[in-house]
Amino acid sequence: MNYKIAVIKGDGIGPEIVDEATKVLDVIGEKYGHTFTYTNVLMGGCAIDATGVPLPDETVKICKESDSVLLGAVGGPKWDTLPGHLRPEKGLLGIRSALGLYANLRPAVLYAPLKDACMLKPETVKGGLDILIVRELTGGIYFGERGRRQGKNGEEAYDTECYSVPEIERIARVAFETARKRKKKLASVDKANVLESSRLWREVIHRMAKEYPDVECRDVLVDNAAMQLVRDPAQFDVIVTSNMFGDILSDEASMITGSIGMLPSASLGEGKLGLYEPTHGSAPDIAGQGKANPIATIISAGMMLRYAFDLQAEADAIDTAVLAVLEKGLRTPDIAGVGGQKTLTTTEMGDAIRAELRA
Ligand SMILES: NC(=O)c1ccc[n+]([C@@H]2O[C@H](COP(=O)([O-])OP(=O)(O)OC[C@H]3O[C@@H](n4cnc5c(N)ncnc54)[C@H](O)[C@@H]3O)[C@@H](O)[C@H]2O)c1
Ligand SMILES: CC(C)[C@H](C(=O)O)[C@@H](O)C(=O)O
Ligand SMILES: [Mg+2]
Repeated sequence: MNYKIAVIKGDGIGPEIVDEATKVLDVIGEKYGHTFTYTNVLMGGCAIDATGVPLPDETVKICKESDSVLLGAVGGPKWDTLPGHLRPEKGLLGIRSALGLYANLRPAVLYAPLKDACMLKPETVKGGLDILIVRELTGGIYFGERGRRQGKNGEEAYDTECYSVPEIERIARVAFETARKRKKKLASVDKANVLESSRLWREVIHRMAKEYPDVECRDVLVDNAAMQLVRDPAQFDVIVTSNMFGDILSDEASMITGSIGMLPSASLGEGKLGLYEPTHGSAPDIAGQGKANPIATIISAGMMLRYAFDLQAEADAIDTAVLAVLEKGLRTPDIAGVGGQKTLTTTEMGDAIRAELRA
């Protein structure tokens, strides 16, 4: 079968890590008899440089005509002083919104061989860790009313957090359904002691919990959740939360896995079309040096096979190959831990994973 994939390499380390992921997909294609056809499209800083805007219409059109979208990362210091509506990040928010991708699944899994790279004490993670953050992705403060105005103390700026009942219901449904297929444990993270939008969030979650009596659902305030994630992360299975809280908690959760370079994500909507991207950014500090860990992007491509194309054996093969490489002690610098062991470059790590797949 032929699958059409729109590829957004983006900025910084984006092109380096995406190339490793598409080469992994090609090996899967050879091995299992599929063809993956890639169409490179522009978004982010590279799109601004080439076209003047962070998300050209052509990019949205090609993404919509594709079976799936693979993204590296966008942004960098070169574009940091542009006005908000022209920043690379605006392109990312725009594509998520244009494709209706309201559910962002961010799994934080601690691979057993990486226990040493995890920042937590060994006894805290001795049973392993497998958390799924379900982040609302097209609402909240990221998309609320914003602006600047003259206040009584001169210039002021504001951003607004706003959630409607249907927006909360649809992300809650994804979370409850996902929890049902896992350990049936859901933590809904909010700030209902302060924010009205969180109080509505909580009301909707409680109402929907009645439809899922088999799922144990509890509320956790976001400040406590941030603390509990490092104190005792194993208490969590599925976490559902708003756009901004999910952004912050997923970066925090990544350190449990050893590095942000290990955390994949899938952004999904009502249809089959989704966007698959690592959780991390364009890492300008290491761009072009062969130091980036491509694993988050490679596992994101695996999530694409699983969710978009229903290719379960092929997705399992990627997960198994990544685990095998880690078991052999192969490491990019971010997961090397202390001790000065020899590390692999971005391409060498991709090569090692592809060699496992071919073995
Ligand atoms: N999805 C995205 O496109 C996305 C996500 C987050 C940040 N950003 C953008 O990326 C730019 C840089 O942001 P930042 O520095 O705050 O976050 P970042 O995630 O890019 O980097 C944070 C730190 O993690 C390291 N890191 C990130 N990915 C890595 C990888 N694969 N392998 C090894 N190390 C890795 C970086 O070297 C850096 O030290 C900003 O412009 C930001 O807006 C984009
Ligand atoms: C770059 C930025 C817009 C983005 C977000 O906040 O959603 C990133 O941090 C992420 O986690 O995907
Ligand atoms: Mg983020």
